[in-house]
Amino acid sequence: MMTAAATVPAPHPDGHALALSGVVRTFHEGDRELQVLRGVDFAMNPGEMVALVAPSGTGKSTLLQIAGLLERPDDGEVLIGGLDCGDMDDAERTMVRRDQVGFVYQFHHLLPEFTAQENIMLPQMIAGLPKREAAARAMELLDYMRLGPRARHRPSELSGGEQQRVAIARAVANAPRLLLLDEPTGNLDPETADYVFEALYALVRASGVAALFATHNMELARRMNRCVTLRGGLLEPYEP
Ligand SMILES: Nc1ncnc2c1ncn2[C@@H]1O[C@H](COP(=O)(O)OP(=O)(O)OP(=O)(O)O)[C@@H](O)[C@H]1O
Repeated sequence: MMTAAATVPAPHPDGHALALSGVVRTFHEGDRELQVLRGVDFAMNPGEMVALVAPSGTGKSTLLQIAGLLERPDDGEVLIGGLDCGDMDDAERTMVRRDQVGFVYQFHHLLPEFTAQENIMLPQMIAGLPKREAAARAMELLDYMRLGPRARHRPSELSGGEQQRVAIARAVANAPRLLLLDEPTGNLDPETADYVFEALYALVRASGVAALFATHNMELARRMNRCVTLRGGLLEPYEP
């Protein structure tokens, strides 16, 4: 069996994993204007895990969507691994997102008809990796997440914590620079949340991926490298 360190992506030591500068996002509803982000500046180093803690409705999901290239800001810059994504067309943004960004949500969104291993293989095969290599990497990640014996189980045959660990393994399968997590433990009991967090944290440390983790769980926020909050449309340091 491989060692844990051999099973995760190589670190990306060069520059910021994510850099946002002057990011603005305004929503319009009728003649009402809601300026959710008013010029967000933020940078993350490889291997950093940052808690994003802010009240509901302050713009956490909007920020994660923009950082993950799912939405465009109205103004400002988004750089991933030093690549300026602002002038890219949609096809280029999709490629950067596929190769450089992993997402984990509160509900895992695993494909129900596929096994745990197949769910982790899929993004790799979409990125062009041969099936055999994708299968091997999926098994390595499952072993790393202590889920080797569950490889052939479908999501419905896994516990909530196991499903989230598969979702994390899937999100890092293509060795992204940036991992965006939107309340990934929000649906789990405290003990399971803790266990999933520990597995994730070990993976972040070993792989050098930068992880931005939106959560309401102060206990977990305190264990991350640093914590930020959204106030008045700006990102600020926060002491949890
Ligand atoms: N597409 C949209 N059109 C109009 N308003 C939107 C849109 N998306 C988000 N908003 C509004 O922007 C604000 C921020 O939403 P967002 O989902 O980013 O908040 P959040 O901090 O992630 O909240 P939660 O913790 O509840 O998920 C909210 O007031 C929301 O209603």
